[in-house]
Amino acid sequence: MRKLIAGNWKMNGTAADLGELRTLAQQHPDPSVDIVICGPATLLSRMAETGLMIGGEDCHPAASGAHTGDISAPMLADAGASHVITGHSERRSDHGEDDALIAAKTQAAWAADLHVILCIGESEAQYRAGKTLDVLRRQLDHSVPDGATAATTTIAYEPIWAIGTGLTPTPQEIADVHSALRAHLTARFGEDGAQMRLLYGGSVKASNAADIFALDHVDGALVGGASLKAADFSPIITALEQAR
Ligand SMILES: O=C[C@H](O)COP(=O)(O)O
Repeated sequence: MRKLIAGNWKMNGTAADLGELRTLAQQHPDPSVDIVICGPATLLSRMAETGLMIGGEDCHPAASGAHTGDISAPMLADAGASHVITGHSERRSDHGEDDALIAAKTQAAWAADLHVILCIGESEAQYRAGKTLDVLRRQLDHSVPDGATAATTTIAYEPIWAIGTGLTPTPQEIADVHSALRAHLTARFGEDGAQMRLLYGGSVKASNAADIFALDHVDGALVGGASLKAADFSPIITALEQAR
């Protein structure tokens, strides 16, 4: 699998920001890694016009129906998306999403031929209590549906306490977690688990990207704040392209 770098614009971006994507597309016309920008539903079809791969930030588990304000996976695909994030910690906390719902959303995304970037991560309290791996294994077991393959699914490890804070785990901690995730996925999914891409997310920026991308079982990143401006995101993409 090619490495993957995904930006997550979260609840940011209007038409005035599309120039950042046009710049990014010009800066990386023939990337050696997969570049995906996950953006607000209001912008997706216009984001897709840049030629970059585009993703939704969430989807409903149903394909259509009476769910005011929600967006389905087929709608994302119709807008030009090839990817979607499920299970982001902000969805889990802001909207009370549990692992069963995330698994249902993931299956809905697969049914619409979207590649899923499924997020897991521990809270600061769980980290401090030494529960990180217990939490992550439980999230993997209950939010990743049976039948996940490397072609349909990417896992993003995002420690909640590292998101938007400027804090990150140490490189050794990231390496240990990713190694444990790889072992757990391989035990369940065999070769697909061994090949499934594992992204790190949480305060990734140009100054720490190369160190993170040098770690075993880190196949890319999910980037929030630093994905909003081409000047910030481009060097992170380049760091992934240059990683061994
Ligand atoms: O989805 C992205 C993550 O929540 C990371 O956000 P951040 O790079 O702003 O810390």
